[in-house]
Amino acid sequence: MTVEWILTPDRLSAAMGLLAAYTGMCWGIGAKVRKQRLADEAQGSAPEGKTDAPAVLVVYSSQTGQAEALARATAAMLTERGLQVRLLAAQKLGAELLARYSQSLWLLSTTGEGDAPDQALGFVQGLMASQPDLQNHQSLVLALGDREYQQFCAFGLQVHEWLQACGARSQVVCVDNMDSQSLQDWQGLVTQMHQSLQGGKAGAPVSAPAQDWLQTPAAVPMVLSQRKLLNPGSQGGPLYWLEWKPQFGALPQWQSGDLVSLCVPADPERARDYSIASTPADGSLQLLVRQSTREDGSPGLASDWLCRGMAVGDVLPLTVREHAGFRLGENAGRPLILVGNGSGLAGLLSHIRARVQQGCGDQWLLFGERSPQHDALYGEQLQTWLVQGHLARLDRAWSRHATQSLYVQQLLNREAEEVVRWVERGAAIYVCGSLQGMGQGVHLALQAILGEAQVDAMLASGRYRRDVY
Ligand SMILES: Cc1cc2nc3c(=O)[nH]c(=O)nc-3n(C[C@H](O)[C@H](O)[C@H](O)COP(=O)(O)O)c2cc1C
Repeated sequence: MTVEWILTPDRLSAAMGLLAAYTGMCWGIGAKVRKQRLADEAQGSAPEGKTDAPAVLVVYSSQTGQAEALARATAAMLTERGLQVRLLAAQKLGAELLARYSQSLWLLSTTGEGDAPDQALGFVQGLMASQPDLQNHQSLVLALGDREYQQFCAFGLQVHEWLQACGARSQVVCVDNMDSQSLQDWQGLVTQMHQSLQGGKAGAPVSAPAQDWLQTPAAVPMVLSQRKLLNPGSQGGPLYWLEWKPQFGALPQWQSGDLVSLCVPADPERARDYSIASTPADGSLQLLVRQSTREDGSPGLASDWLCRGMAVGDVLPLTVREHAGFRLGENAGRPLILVGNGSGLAGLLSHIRARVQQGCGDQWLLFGERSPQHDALYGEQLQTWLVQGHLARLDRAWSRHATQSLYVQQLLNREAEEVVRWVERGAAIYVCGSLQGMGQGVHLALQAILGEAQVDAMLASGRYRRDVY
Protein backbone atom coordinates (compact mmCIF):
# COMPACT_ATOMS: atom_id res chain seq x y z
CA MET A 1 0.00 0.00 0.00
CA THR A 2 1.30 3.44 -0.88
CA VAL A 3 0.23 6.37 1.23
CA GLU A 4 0.42 9.75 -0.44
CA TRP A 5 1.05 12.61 1.94
CA ILE A 6 0.38 16.10 0.78
CA LEU A 7 1.25 18.36 3.66
CA THR A 8 -0.79 21.51 3.74
CA PRO A 9 -0.20 23.69 6.83
CA ASP A 10 -3.65 22.68 8.17
CA ARG A 11 -2.98 18.98 7.73
CA LEU A 12 0.43 19.33 9.23
CA SER A 13 -0.81 21.03 12.35
CA ALA A 14 -3.75 18.57 12.68
CA ALA A 15 -1.36 15.62 12.28
CA MET A 16 1.03 17.18 14.75
CA GLY A 17 -1.75 17.66 17.27
CA LEU A 18 -2.78 14.02 16.96
CA LEU A 19 0.76 12.79 17.17
CA ALA A 20 1.51 14.99 20.15
CA ALA A 21 -1.60 13.73 21.96
CA TYR A 22 -0.81 10.12 21.15
CA THR A 23 2.85 10.37 21.98
CA GLY A 24 1.97 12.16 25.17
CA MET A 25 -0.43 9.43 26.18
CA CYS A 26 2.11 6.72 25.45
CA TRP A 27 5.16 8.16 26.99
CA GLY A 28 4.32 11.26 28.82
CA ILE A 29 5.29 10.59 32.33
CA GLY A 30 6.10 14.20 32.52
CA ALA A 31 7.10 17.07 34.64
CA LYS A 32 4.43 16.65 37.29
CA VAL A 33 5.46 13.11 38.04
CA ARG A 34 9.16 13.86 37.81
CA LYS A 35 8.79 16.65 40.33
CA GLN A 36 7.29 14.19 42.76
CA ARG A 37 9.94 11.66 41.89
CA LEU A 38 10.21 9.16 44.63
CA ALA A 39 13.79 8.37 45.37
CA ASP A 40 14.77 4.75 44.97
CA GLU A 41 14.65 3.71 48.54
CA ALA A 42 17.31 1.51 49.95
CA GLN A 43 15.89 -1.51 51.67
CA GLY A 44 15.77 -0.11 55.14
CA SER A 45 14.37 3.35 54.52
CA ALA A 46 10.82 4.37 55.28
CA PRO A 47 8.19 4.32 52.57
CA GLU A 48 6.52 7.50 51.36
CA GLY A 49 3.11 8.45 52.75
CA LYS A 50 1.31 8.47 56.10
CA THR A 51 2.51 5.86 58.53
CA ASP A 52 -0.92 4.43 59.39
CA ALA A 53 -1.97 4.15 55.74
CA PRO A 54 -2.08 0.82 53.90
CA ALA A 55 1.29 -0.05 52.43
CA VAL A 56 2.10 -1.09 48.87
CA LEU A 57 5.36 -2.23 47.36
CA VAL A 58 6.06 -1.10 43.78
CA VAL A 59 8.86 -3.05 42.08
CA TYR A 60 10.21 -2.34 38.62
CA SER A 61 12.77 -3.59 36.20
CA SER A 62 13.36 -1.76 32.98
CA GLN A 63 15.84 -1.84 30.14
CA THR A 64 15.00 1.36 28.26
CA GLY A 65 13.07 3.21 30.94
CA GLN A 66 9.40 2.65 30.14
CA ALA A 67 8.64 0.24 32.97
CA GLU A 68 10.53 2.50 35.35
CA ALA A 69 8.59 5.59 34.22
CA LEU A 70 5.28 3.76 34.59
CA ALA A 71 6.34 2.50 38.01
CA ARG A 72 7.18 6.02 39.13
CA ALA A 73 3.85 7.33 37.82
CA THR A 74 1.96 4.50 39.53
CA ALA A 75 3.82 5.01 42.80
CA ALA A 76 3.31 8.79 42.67
CA MET A 77 -0.41 8.36 42.08
CA LEU A 78 -0.81 5.95 45.01
CA THR A 79 1.24 8.21 47.28
CA GLU A 80 -0.88 11.19 46.28
CA ARG A 81 -3.96 9.21 47.19
CA GLY A 82 -2.73 8.50 50.67
CA LEU A 83 -1.05 5.07 50.56
CA GLN A 84 2.41 4.31 51.93
CA VAL A 85 4.42 3.38 48.88
CA ARG A 86 7.83 1.77 48.67
CA LEU A 87 9.25 2.02 45.15
CA LEU A 88 12.34 0.06 44.25
CA ALA A 89 14.23 -1.65 41.47
CA ALA A 90 13.90 -5.45 41.45
CA GLN A 91 17.60 -5.95 42.16
CA LYS A 92 17.21 -4.15 45.49
CA LEU A 93 14.39 -6.38 46.71
CA GLY A 94 15.08 -9.00 49.37
CA ALA A 95 12.86 -11.76 50.74
CA GLU A 96 12.47 -10.06 54.11
CA LEU A 97 11.25 -6.82 52.62
CA LEU A 98 8.82 -8.59 50.28
CA ALA A 99 7.39 -10.58 53.20
CA ARG A 100 6.54 -7.33 55.02
CA TYR A 101 4.00 -6.38 52.36
CA SER A 102 0.67 -7.95 51.55
CA GLN A 103 0.23 -5.91 48.34
CA SER A 104 2.73 -5.51 45.56
CA LEU A 105 2.80 -4.04 42.07
CA TRP A 106 5.40 -5.19 39.54
CA LEU A 107 6.26 -3.32 36.36
CA LEU A 108 8.64 -5.37 34.27
CA SER A 109 9.87 -5.29 30.72
CA THR A 110 11.39 -8.03 28.60
CA THR A 111 14.54 -7.55 26.58
CA GLY A 112 16.85 -9.60 24.33
CA GLU A 113 15.08 -12.79 23.31
CA GLY A 114 12.66 -13.17 26.19
CA ASP A 115 15.23 -12.03 28.79
CA ALA A 116 14.98 -10.03 31.99
CA PRO A 117 16.43 -6.48 31.89
CA ASP A 118 20.18 -6.46 32.53
CA GLN A 119 20.00 -5.06 36.03
CA ALA A 120 17.44 -7.69 37.14
CA LEU A 121 20.06 -10.41 36.88
CA GLY A 122 20.70 -10.40 40.63
CA PHE A 123 16.97 -10.65 41.34
CA VAL A 124 16.55 -13.55 38.89
CA GLN A 125 19.49 -15.48 40.29
CA GLY A 126 18.73 -14.57 43.89
CA LEU A 127 15.20 -13.97 45.16
CA MET A 128 13.45 -15.49 42.16
CA ALA A 129 15.45 -18.68 42.51
CA SER A 130 13.96 -19.13 46.00
CA GLN A 131 10.36 -19.64 47.03
CA PRO A 132 9.37 -17.25 49.80
CA ASP A 133 6.00 -17.87 51.43
CA LEU A 134 3.57 -15.35 49.91
CA GLN A 135 0.27 -16.75 51.19
CA ASN A 136 -2.07 -13.81 51.87
CA HIS A 137 -0.15 -11.67 49.39
CA GLN A 138 -1.82 -9.96 46.45
CA SER A 139 0.17 -8.81 43.45
CA LEU A 140 -0.48 -7.11 40.13
CA VAL A 141 2.08 -7.49 37.35
CA LEU A 142 2.38 -5.14 34.39
CA ALA A 143 4.43 -7.02 31.78
CA LEU A 144 5.78 -4.77 29.04
CA GLY A 145 6.68 -6.30 25.71
CA ASP A 146 6.18 -6.35 22.03
CA ARG A 147 4.32 -9.02 20.04
CA GLU A 148 6.91 -8.80 17.30
CA TYR A 149 9.18 -10.80 19.59
CA GLN A 150 8.66 -14.53 19.90
CA GLN A 151 8.66 -14.59 23.68
CA PHE A 152 6.07 -11.94 24.32
CA CYS A 153 6.32 -10.38 27.78
CA ALA A 154 8.32 -13.41 28.91
CA PHE A 155 9.97 -11.88 31.97
CA GLY A 156 6.79 -10.30 33.37
CA LEU A 157 4.98 -13.61 32.87
CA GLN A 158 7.78 -15.52 34.61
CA VAL A 159 7.57 -13.24 37.63
CA HIS A 160 3.76 -13.58 37.66
CA GLU A 161 4.10 -17.39 37.65
CA TRP A 162 6.78 -17.25 40.32
CA LEU A 163 4.54 -15.10 42.54
CA GLN A 164 1.72 -17.62 42.10
CA ALA A 165 4.08 -20.52 42.84
CA CYS A 166 4.98 -18.72 46.09
CA GLY A 167 1.30 -18.65 47.04
CA ALA A 168 0.41 -15.07 46.05
CA ARG A 169 -2.82 -14.15 44.30
CA SER A 170 -1.34 -12.55 41.20
CA GLN A 171 -2.90 -10.93 38.17
CA VAL A 172 -0.98 -9.93 35.06
CA VAL A 173 -1.57 -7.40 32.29
CA CYS A 174 0.55 -7.81 29.16
CA VAL A 175 1.28 -4.66 27.18
CA ASP A 176 2.08 -4.79 23.48
CA ASN A 177 4.38 -1.90 22.56
CA MET A 178 2.78 0.38 25.15
CA ASP A 179 -0.73 -0.16 23.78
CA SER A 180 -3.18 2.19 25.40
CA GLN A 181 -5.91 -0.42 26.07
CA SER A 182 -3.61 -2.53 28.26
CA LEU A 183 -2.35 0.56 30.06
CA GLN A 184 -5.97 1.47 30.75
CA ASP A 185 -6.59 -2.05 32.08
CA TRP A 186 -3.59 -1.63 34.36
CA GLN A 187 -4.89 1.68 35.67
CA GLY A 188 -8.27 0.04 36.28
CA LEU A 189 -6.71 -2.80 38.29
CA VAL A 190 -4.50 -0.47 40.32
CA THR A 191 -7.47 1.78 41.03
CA GLN A 192 -9.46 -1.26 42.21
CA MET A 193 -6.61 -2.30 44.48
CA HIS A 194 -6.39 1.20 45.87
CA GLN A 195 -10.13 1.33 46.49
CA SER A 196 -10.17 -2.02 48.23
CA LEU A 197 -7.26 -0.95 50.44
CA GLN A 198 -8.96 2.31 51.32
CA GLY A 199 -12.24 0.33 51.54
CA GLY A 200 -14.85 2.06 53.68
CA LYS A 201 -12.36 4.45 55.24
CA ALA A 202 -13.97 7.75 56.02
CA GLY A 203 -12.37 10.54 54.03
CA ALA A 204 -10.83 8.22 51.46
CA PRO A 205 -10.35 10.28 48.33
CA VAL A 206 -12.64 9.56 45.44
CA SER A 207 -10.70 8.06 42.55
CA ALA A 208 -9.97 10.26 39.59
CA PRO A 209 -10.94 8.81 36.19
CA ALA A 210 -8.85 5.68 35.61
CA GLN A 211 -6.77 6.96 32.72
CA ASP A 212 -5.45 10.29 33.80
CA TRP A 213 -2.44 9.45 35.91
CA LEU A 214 -0.42 8.01 33.05
CA GLN A 215 -1.09 10.94 30.74
CA THR A 216 1.06 14.01 30.58
CA PRO A 217 1.84 15.34 27.15
CA ALA A 218 5.58 15.67 26.80
CA ALA A 219 6.13 15.64 23.03
CA VAL A 220 7.87 18.74 21.71
CA PRO A 221 7.35 19.91 18.11
CA MET A 222 10.78 19.86 16.50
CA VAL A 223 11.87 21.07 13.07
CA LEU A 224 14.10 18.86 10.95
CA SER A 225 16.81 21.46 10.38
CA GLN A 226 19.39 19.36 8.46
CA ARG A 227 19.74 15.86 7.07
CA LYS A 228 22.81 14.30 5.56
CA LEU A 229 23.67 10.88 4.15
CA LEU A 230 26.70 9.60 6.05
CA ASN A 231 27.61 6.56 3.96
CA PRO A 232 27.25 7.22 0.21
CA GLY A 233 28.16 4.16 -1.81
CA SER A 234 27.87 1.79 1.17
CA GLN A 235 26.82 -1.82 0.70
CA GLY A 236 24.71 -1.39 3.81
CA GLY A 237 21.46 0.54 4.17
CA PRO A 238 21.75 4.35 3.84
CA LEU A 239 22.55 5.92 7.21
CA TYR A 240 21.41 9.49 7.76
CA TRP A 241 22.37 12.17 10.24
CA LEU A 242 19.29 14.15 11.26
CA GLU A 243 19.45 17.42 13.14
CA TRP A 244 16.40 18.81 14.97
CA LYS A 245 15.73 22.19 16.52
CA PRO A 246 12.70 23.16 18.58
CA GLN A 247 9.89 24.83 16.63
CA PHE A 248 9.27 27.12 19.59
CA GLY A 249 11.40 28.05 22.58
CA ALA A 250 14.35 26.21 24.04
CA LEU A 251 15.67 22.73 23.41
CA PRO A 252 14.23 20.07 25.68
CA GLN A 253 16.75 18.83 28.24
CA TRP A 254 18.29 15.38 28.21
CA GLN A 255 21.47 13.58 29.23
CA SER A 256 23.86 11.56 27.12
CA GLY A 257 22.48 8.04 26.68
CA ASP A 258 18.83 9.18 26.48
CA LEU A 259 16.38 8.30 23.72
CA VAL A 260 13.90 10.05 21.52
CA SER A 261 10.53 8.50 20.90
CA LEU A 262 8.45 9.40 17.88
CA CYS A 263 5.51 8.29 15.75
CA VAL A 264 5.39 8.95 12.01
CA PRO A 265 2.20 9.89 10.15
CA ALA A 266 2.26 6.66 8.12
CA ASP A 267 2.13 4.59 11.34
CA PRO A 268 0.76 6.75 14.18
CA GLU A 269 0.00 3.67 16.31
CA ARG A 270 3.57 2.66 16.88
CA ALA A 271 6.20 4.74 18.63
CA ARG A 272 9.86 4.18 17.76
CA ASP A 273 12.89 4.91 19.89
CA TYR A 274 16.19 6.34 18.62
CA SER A 275 19.37 6.96 20.63
CA ILE A 276 20.25 10.65 20.77
CA ALA A 277 23.69 11.36 19.29
CA SER A 278 24.22 14.82 20.79
CA THR A 279 23.95 16.66 24.12
CA PRO A 280 21.94 19.86 24.71
CA ALA A 281 25.26 21.76 24.81
CA ASP A 282 25.69 20.91 21.11
CA GLY A 283 22.68 23.16 20.45
CA SER A 284 20.53 20.61 18.61
CA LEU A 285 19.09 17.15 18.96
CA GLN A 286 20.80 14.78 16.56
CA LEU A 287 19.92 11.25 15.48
CA LEU A 288 21.51 8.61 13.27
CA VAL A 289 18.80 6.75 11.37
CA ARG A 290 19.34 3.77 9.10
CA GLN A 291 16.84 3.65 6.26
CA SER A 292 15.66 0.08 6.70
CA THR A 293 14.14 -2.38 4.31
CA ARG A 294 11.83 -5.16 5.41
CA GLU A 295 12.25 -8.79 4.42
CA ASP A 296 9.77 -8.38 1.55
CA GLY A 297 11.80 -5.48 0.16
CA SER A 298 9.36 -2.75 1.22
CA PRO A 299 10.77 0.26 3.12
CA GLY A 300 10.50 0.45 6.92
CA LEU A 301 7.70 2.93 7.61
CA ALA A 302 9.38 5.09 10.23
CA SER A 303 12.90 5.15 8.85
CA ASP A 304 11.63 5.84 5.31
CA TRP A 305 9.59 8.78 6.57
CA LEU A 306 12.52 10.19 8.52
CA CYS A 307 15.13 9.65 5.80
CA ARG A 308 13.11 10.44 2.65
CA GLY A 309 9.46 11.33 3.32
CA MET A 310 10.00 14.35 5.54
CA ALA A 311 11.50 17.48 4.04
CA VAL A 312 14.03 19.64 5.83
CA GLY A 313 11.93 22.31 7.54
CA ASP A 314 9.06 19.91 8.38
CA VAL A 315 7.95 19.48 11.98
CA LEU A 316 7.49 16.27 13.98
CA PRO A 317 6.65 15.93 17.69
CA LEU A 318 9.54 14.24 19.51
CA THR A 319 9.51 12.99 23.07
CA VAL A 320 12.82 12.87 24.87
CA ARG A 321 12.91 9.77 27.07
CA GLU A 322 15.17 9.33 30.04
CA HIS A 323 17.16 6.14 29.55
CA ALA A 324 18.51 5.62 33.03
CA GLY A 325 19.96 2.24 32.09
CA PHE A 326 22.30 3.80 29.52
CA ARG A 327 23.15 7.12 31.12
CA LEU A 328 26.59 7.73 32.54
CA GLY A 329 25.09 7.85 36.03
CA GLU A 330 27.47 6.47 38.66
CA ASN A 331 29.99 5.72 35.91
CA ALA A 332 30.57 9.41 35.19
CA GLY A 333 33.96 9.37 36.91
CA ARG A 334 35.17 6.07 35.46
CA PRO A 335 37.23 5.37 32.35
CA LEU A 336 34.87 4.23 29.57
CA ILE A 337 35.15 1.43 27.07
CA LEU A 338 32.63 2.27 24.33
CA VAL A 339 31.75 -0.53 21.92
CA GLY A 340 29.33 -0.51 19.02
CA ASN A 341 28.46 -0.71 15.36
CA GLY A 342 26.44 1.10 12.70
CA SER A 343 23.77 3.48 13.98
CA GLY A 344 24.86 2.47 17.50
CA LEU A 345 27.49 5.18 17.13
CA ALA A 346 24.68 7.58 18.13
CA GLY A 347 24.44 6.40 21.75
CA LEU A 348 28.23 6.30 22.07
CA LEU A 349 28.73 9.72 20.46
CA SER A 350 26.48 11.39 23.01
CA HIS A 351 28.69 10.03 25.81
CA ILE A 352 31.91 11.00 24.05
CA ARG A 353 30.56 14.51 23.48
CA ALA A 354 29.41 14.84 27.09
CA ARG A 355 32.87 13.84 28.28
CA VAL A 356 34.65 16.10 25.78
CA GLN A 357 32.55 18.97 27.15
CA GLN A 358 33.68 18.03 30.66
CA GLY A 359 37.31 17.86 29.55
CA CYS A 360 37.56 14.15 30.30
CA GLY A 361 39.36 12.02 27.73
CA ASP A 362 39.67 8.72 29.52
CA GLN A 363 37.62 6.82 26.94
CA TRP A 364 38.29 4.13 24.39
CA LEU A 365 36.06 3.66 21.36
CA LEU A 366 35.93 0.31 19.57
CA PHE A 367 33.65 0.55 16.61
CA GLY A 368 32.57 -1.70 13.76
CA GLU A 369 31.25 -0.83 10.30
CA ARG A 370 31.46 -2.28 6.81
CA SER A 371 34.13 -0.59 4.72
CA PRO A 372 36.67 2.15 5.40
CA GLN A 373 35.87 3.72 1.99
CA HIS A 374 32.14 4.23 2.51
CA ASP A 375 31.34 3.73 6.18
CA ALA A 376 33.97 5.70 8.06
CA LEU A 377 31.29 7.49 10.06
CA TYR A 378 32.51 10.62 11.83
CA GLY A 379 35.99 9.64 10.66
CA GLU A 380 37.57 13.09 10.86
CA GLN A 381 35.81 14.08 14.05
CA LEU A 382 36.92 10.90 15.84
CA GLN A 383 40.47 11.33 14.60
CA THR A 384 40.49 14.94 15.84
CA TRP A 385 39.28 13.87 19.28
CA LEU A 386 42.01 11.23 19.36
CA VAL A 387 44.71 13.73 18.46
CA GLN A 388 43.37 16.25 20.98
CA GLY A 389 43.34 13.61 23.71
CA HIS A 390 39.55 13.51 24.07
CA LEU A 391 39.73 9.85 23.11
CA ALA A 392 42.46 7.76 24.69
CA ARG A 393 42.17 5.11 22.00
CA LEU A 394 40.23 4.55 18.80
CA ASP A 395 39.97 1.12 17.17
CA ARG A 396 37.83 0.46 14.15
CA ALA A 397 36.80 -2.92 12.76
CA TRP A 398 35.78 -3.23 9.11
CA SER A 399 33.70 -6.28 8.29
CA ARG A 400 34.03 -5.78 4.50
CA HIS A 401 37.68 -4.81 4.43
CA ALA A 402 39.45 -6.21 1.37
CA THR A 403 42.26 -7.82 3.35
CA GLN A 404 41.48 -7.53 7.08
CA SER A 405 37.82 -8.35 7.61
CA LEU A 406 37.06 -7.92 11.31
CA TYR A 407 34.03 -7.57 13.59
CA VAL A 408 34.10 -5.46 16.69
CA GLN A 409 33.82 -8.52 18.95
CA GLN A 410 36.96 -9.90 17.30
CA LEU A 411 38.63 -6.58 17.91
CA LEU A 412 37.78 -6.92 21.61
CA ASN A 413 39.27 -10.40 21.68
CA ARG A 414 42.41 -9.14 19.97
CA GLU A 415 42.71 -6.39 22.60
CA ALA A 416 41.79 -8.70 25.49
CA GLU A 417 44.76 -7.77 27.68
CA GLU A 418 44.11 -4.07 27.27
CA VAL A 419 40.41 -4.61 28.07
CA VAL A 420 41.41 -6.37 31.29
CA ARG A 421 43.77 -3.52 32.20
CA TRP A 422 41.06 -0.92 31.64
CA VAL A 423 38.52 -2.88 33.69
CA GLU A 424 41.06 -3.35 36.50
CA ARG A 425 41.53 0.39 36.39
CA GLY A 426 37.79 0.76 37.04
CA ALA A 427 36.44 1.19 33.48
CA ALA A 428 32.74 0.90 32.73
CA ILE A 429 31.61 -0.69 29.47
CA TYR A 430 28.91 0.77 27.19
CA VAL A 431 27.64 -1.15 24.17
CA CYS A 432 25.33 0.36 21.55
CA GLY A 433 24.13 -1.02 18.22
CA SER A 434 22.57 -4.17 16.83
CA LEU A 435 21.66 -6.96 19.21
CA GLN A 436 21.96 -9.77 16.66
CA GLY A 437 25.58 -10.32 15.81
CA MET A 438 27.21 -7.37 17.54
CA GLY A 439 25.51 -7.20 20.96
CA GLN A 440 25.56 -10.94 21.47
CA GLY A 441 29.05 -11.33 20.04
CA VAL A 442 30.42 -8.57 22.27
CA HIS A 443 28.78 -10.15 25.32
CA LEU A 444 30.40 -13.50 24.57
CA ALA A 445 33.75 -11.82 23.94
CA LEU A 446 33.53 -9.99 27.28
CA GLN A 447 32.65 -13.26 29.03
CA ALA A 448 35.69 -14.90 27.46
CA ILE A 449 37.96 -11.98 28.41
CA LEU A 450 36.69 -11.12 31.89
CA GLY A 451 34.92 -14.31 32.97
CA GLU A 452 31.17 -14.82 33.29
CA ALA A 453 31.03 -13.91 36.95
CA GLN A 454 32.66 -10.53 36.45
CA VAL A 455 30.48 -9.74 33.42
CA ASP A 456 27.35 -10.68 35.41
CA ALA A 457 28.48 -8.55 38.34
CA MET A 458 29.20 -5.57 36.08
CA LEU A 459 25.83 -5.96 34.38
CA ALA A 460 23.97 -6.18 37.66
CA SER A 461 25.75 -3.18 39.16
CA GLY A 462 25.35 -0.99 36.07
CA ARG A 463 29.05 -0.90 35.19
CA TYR A 464 28.28 -2.70 31.93
CA ARG A 465 25.39 -1.05 30.10
CA ARG A 466 23.74 -1.91 26.83
CA ASP A 467 21.53 -0.12 24.36
CA VAL A 468 21.14 -2.86 21.78
CA TYR A 469 18.22 -3.33 19.44
C1 LIG B 1 16.51 -5.21 22.19
C2 LIG B 1 15.09 -5.44 22.59
C3 LIG B 1 14.65 -6.71 22.83
C4 LIG B 1 13.31 -6.96 23.18
N1 LIG B 1 12.90 -8.25 23.40
C5 LIG B 1 11.59 -8.49 23.70
C6 LIG B 1 11.12 -9.83 23.90
O1 LIG B 1 11.85 -10.81 23.79
N2 LIG B 1 9.81 -10.00 24.20
C7 LIG B 1 8.94 -8.94 24.30
O2 LIG B 1 7.75 -9.17 24.56
N3 LIG B 1 9.35 -7.66 24.13
C8 LIG B 1 10.65 -7.41 23.83
N4 LIG B 1 11.09 -6.12 23.65
C9 LIG B 1 10.13 -5.01 23.75
C10 LIG B 1 10.21 -4.31 25.11
O3 LIG B 1 9.89 -5.19 26.16
C11 LIG B 1 9.22 -3.16 25.13
O4 LIG B 1 9.64 -2.21 24.18
C12 LIG B 1 9.09 -2.53 26.48
O5 LIG B 1 8.04 -1.59 26.44
C13 LIG B 1 10.39 -1.87 26.94
O6 LIG B 1 10.25 -1.46 28.29
P1 LIG B 1 11.51 -0.83 29.12
O7 LIG B 1 11.75 0.51 28.49
O8 LIG B 1 11.01 -0.68 30.51
O9 LIG B 1 12.66 -1.74 29.03
C14 LIG B 1 12.40 -5.87 23.31
C15 LIG B 1 12.87 -4.57 23.07
C16 LIG B 1 14.19 -4.33 22.72
C17 LIG B 1 14.66 -2.93 22.47
